[in-house]
Amino acid sequence: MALNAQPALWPAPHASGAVDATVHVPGSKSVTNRALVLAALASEPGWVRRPLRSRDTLLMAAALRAMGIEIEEGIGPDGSGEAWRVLPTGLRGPATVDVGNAGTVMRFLPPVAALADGPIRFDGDPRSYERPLTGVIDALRTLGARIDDDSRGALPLTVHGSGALDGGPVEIDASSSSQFVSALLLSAPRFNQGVEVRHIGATLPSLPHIRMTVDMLRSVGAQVDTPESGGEPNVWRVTPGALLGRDLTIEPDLSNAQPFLAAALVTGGKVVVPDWPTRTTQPGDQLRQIFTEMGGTCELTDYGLAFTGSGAIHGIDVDLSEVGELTPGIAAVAALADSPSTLRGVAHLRLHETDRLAALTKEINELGGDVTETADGLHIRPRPLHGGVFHTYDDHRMATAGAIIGLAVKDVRIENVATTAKTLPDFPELWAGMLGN
Ligand SMILES: O=C(O)C1=C[C@@H](OP(=O)(O)O)[C@@H](O)[C@H](O)C1
Ligand SMILES: C=C(OP(=O)(O)O)C(=O)O
Repeated sequence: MALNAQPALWPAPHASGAVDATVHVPGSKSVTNRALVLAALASEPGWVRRPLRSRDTLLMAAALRAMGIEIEEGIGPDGSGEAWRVLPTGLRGPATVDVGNAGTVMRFLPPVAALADGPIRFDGDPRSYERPLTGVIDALRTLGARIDDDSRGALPLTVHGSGALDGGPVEIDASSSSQFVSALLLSAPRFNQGVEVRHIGATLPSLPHIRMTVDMLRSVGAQVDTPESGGEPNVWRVTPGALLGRDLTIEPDLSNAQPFLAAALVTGGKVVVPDWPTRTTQPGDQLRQIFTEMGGTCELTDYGLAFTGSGAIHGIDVDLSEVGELTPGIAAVAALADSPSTLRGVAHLRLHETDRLAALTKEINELGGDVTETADGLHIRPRPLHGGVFHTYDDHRMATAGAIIGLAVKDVRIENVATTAKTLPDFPELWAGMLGN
């Protein structure tokens, strides 16, 4: 087998005892892809240090390169690890962008393409055709862009960039994805009039990810008014202006830390994640509270996060609307708990990499579980589970959820564990290392 190749059915390691490990978790997908977009839109070169190198981030880098941006991959001048130097130039077409199944690429880049000179064609995996994009497409048209999308409001599509975009006020319904809001805000400093985005939908998921966008925009010199900074509810304003080239170090991906923390919880062991930030907008930081409620304890120091399981796993009743991407891992732990769980506020997960609510229900139940879908989440009643094949539906977080269950249940085999390459290519090796294998 080639280096890093994994068998079609990966035998999820069963834990023979309590884990005790330090796991260096690679960089955040969400922060890396925002950093790349902002560096590409800046008026001077910048550095992205310790970037995540995974399918989603390499697709983002390739797309920006296709539009004329230079990204030099190498080691930082101080020898502190991998660092990418981003040299912004005039954005131009014609170009083709492969979005894969990356929400950040398919949503964040059409506004960038509207600023390019020439047509930019967007295409991706079959699932990308089904993921919602209308919020971005309709908004860009309102703001002055020309887009051909065969009237489907989805991929594939072509943005006919004219080198500039008017910008201004726009209403969108971002109830199916916070990434619509983030997408418009990220490019807005380069719109002639900036932007005023007004969300008019009933709900808005993943608010920490919007805060991450605002925080990172401000860190490169953008002026952003938000509901939290005294503005109107559900309204974000970005003033036009040049963006600075910065030297940014990417935090570890706290959502990808989830399976490792879960391992401590499930086995009654201890996992240390170095460099866990003491202040962050990453939604994964909420794991400290959620997994504590489910039976663990954590200690956050300057070195990182130490998370310890007690041996007991408790069910939880929780609204996950802010942290939807944590749902598969929480569902996996909940299936092994000593009491039922209700996970709420995550109807939009039906439109993620796969329909995550259906996939989790089916796969956990096929191992003997008792999970039912609700209108906006899952009811999970723990049952004794048995081995079997855990299908992943090309969803990285399904694969890591299956691995969590496999720690406690013998003979779980994960179909296509290689799909973890979307955000965590070394998952099988990191998992084996954590278990001392
Ligand atoms: O902006 C981002 O980086 C993300 C926002 C969220 O998307 P949704 O709001 O579509 O859930 C999250 O689930 C996704 O993994 C990453
Ligand atoms: C929903 C996710 O990804 P995407 O950025 O493709 O939306 C995720 O990583 O859980």
